[in-house]
Amino acid sequence: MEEGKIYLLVISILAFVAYRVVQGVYNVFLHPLSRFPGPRAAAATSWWKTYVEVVRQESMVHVLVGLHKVYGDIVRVGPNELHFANPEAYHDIYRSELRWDKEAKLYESFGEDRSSFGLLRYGDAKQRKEVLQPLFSRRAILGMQELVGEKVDHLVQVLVKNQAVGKSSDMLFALRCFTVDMILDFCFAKSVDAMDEPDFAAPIVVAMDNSLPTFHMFHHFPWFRKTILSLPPWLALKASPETAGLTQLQVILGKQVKDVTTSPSILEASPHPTIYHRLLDPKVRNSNLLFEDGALFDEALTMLFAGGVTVGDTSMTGFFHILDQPTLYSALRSEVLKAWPNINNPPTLEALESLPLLTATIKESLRVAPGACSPLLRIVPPTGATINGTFIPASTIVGMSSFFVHQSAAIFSDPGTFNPYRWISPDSSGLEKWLVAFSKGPRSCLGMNLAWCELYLLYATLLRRVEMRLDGTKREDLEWRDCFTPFYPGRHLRVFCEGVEK
Ligand code: HEM
Repeated sequence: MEEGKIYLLVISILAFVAYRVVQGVYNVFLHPLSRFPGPRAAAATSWWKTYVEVVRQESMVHVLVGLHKVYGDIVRVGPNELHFANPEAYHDIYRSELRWDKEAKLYESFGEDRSSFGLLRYGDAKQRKEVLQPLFSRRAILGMQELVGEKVDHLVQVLVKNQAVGKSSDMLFALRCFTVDMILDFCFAKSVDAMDEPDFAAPIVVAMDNSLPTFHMFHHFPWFRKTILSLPPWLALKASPETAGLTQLQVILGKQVKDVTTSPSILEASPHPTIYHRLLDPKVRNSNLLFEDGALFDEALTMLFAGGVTVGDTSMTGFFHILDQPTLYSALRSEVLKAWPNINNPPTLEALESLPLLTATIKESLRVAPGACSPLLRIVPPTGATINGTFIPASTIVGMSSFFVHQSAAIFSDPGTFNPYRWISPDSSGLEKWLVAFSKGPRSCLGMNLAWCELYLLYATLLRRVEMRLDGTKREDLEWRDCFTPFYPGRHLRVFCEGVEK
């Protein structure tokens, strides 16, 4: 290289470094958020988060717990970002009358920009959710009980088959296989029969699990995400083996979408309405400008993660704690047996909903399971906002992880203990407000009714039709890392499942 060019290059690099230093100094001392406490490095640059999540591979929710202990209820976790710890703040951010946008960098990392979950603006998401809402209404879900029941029965058959050859079952993957089969049926009236794969290691479930830690790379390096997602699968697999999970998922799901869009007659044969009936309805498509190419795929991917991982993880957490407490397990089995005396005649969802201990146990599972554990980031509107009694300037990125509400000792005494009875004790009124697993406000969970239905039928059936015993799983095995939803790097929950005859 010529001397002049080298000189120019050095000057450019120095100018860039100087610019970054000046920007960092501005961020720390002069930025509108400079009065909020937090680590200096986080105030100076957004690379602090990248360092924590990508280089150190730490779990941000757990890091936030430590930071709030040091800095108090409001912590500055980025040049323009605040995290809150006081449970009251949750309702200040996720209130139903607020119309705040989702934060672009976080939500674009999922590669689901054109889905009900990924659309950033309230108005766009509302339009999409209105299309899908009829399928998720309480009435629609009551009509889906039979389908959910069939899937749960199938799960029981496989669990018992494993036991017949002396094997325990991997319940994390078993329950995710159940929800994946359920969601794909609900979307496409078609199943990949994940539950029938040996050891529940269905390619789609393994791919989803492998793709969870990839989330941080996609979040912090958008150019990397764009490159990988634009490559043909064979090249993406070669170029980035660590994101192979997501590439495989794209292929599997892409095939499902292609099958149903090229042969919509698949849907005609469906015994129940599906998400694709709604999305492919010409009336809906013609009146809805948001249906660009790719929206169908994005929506399917959303349903798979939003509906598959969450229900699976919640029930896995719940069953670990139930089996870890023999007295609770036996009380639950007695309650379900009373409501379900004839094994061949299962009760309806409505009947199960009236069982106090079962209901309390599902609530406690939703509280204790990490769920969508990351702070759900929102942008403060131009008027600014008051959160936790403090004025927050316009355009600030704000968020709060549900973990801080669910683990608050001021609300839930002894929060680290799985105790369903807290939901039915005389002083439990008022606790409901603090169950925020499905979030609150206009961007709260679309699939909540379906999730409750799946959880009721799953819990009741496993309690009634199976006798379960832990295969050596310890509490430490359930340690998780915040990858928006939890990633479980340890040994999965394993359970022996003996079939009950009558
Ligand atoms: C225990 C199970 C579930 C939990 C804990 C859960 C939790 C959540 C949470 C916290 C959000 C808000 C995310 C955000 O603000 O970015 C959300 C949104 C969403 N959930 Fe769920 N969910 C569950 C089950 C389901 C199911 C079964 C489906 C559908 C198949 C579903 C579909 C959605 C969709 C489409 C959104 C996006 C809504 C929006 O952005 O406006 N979820 N869920």
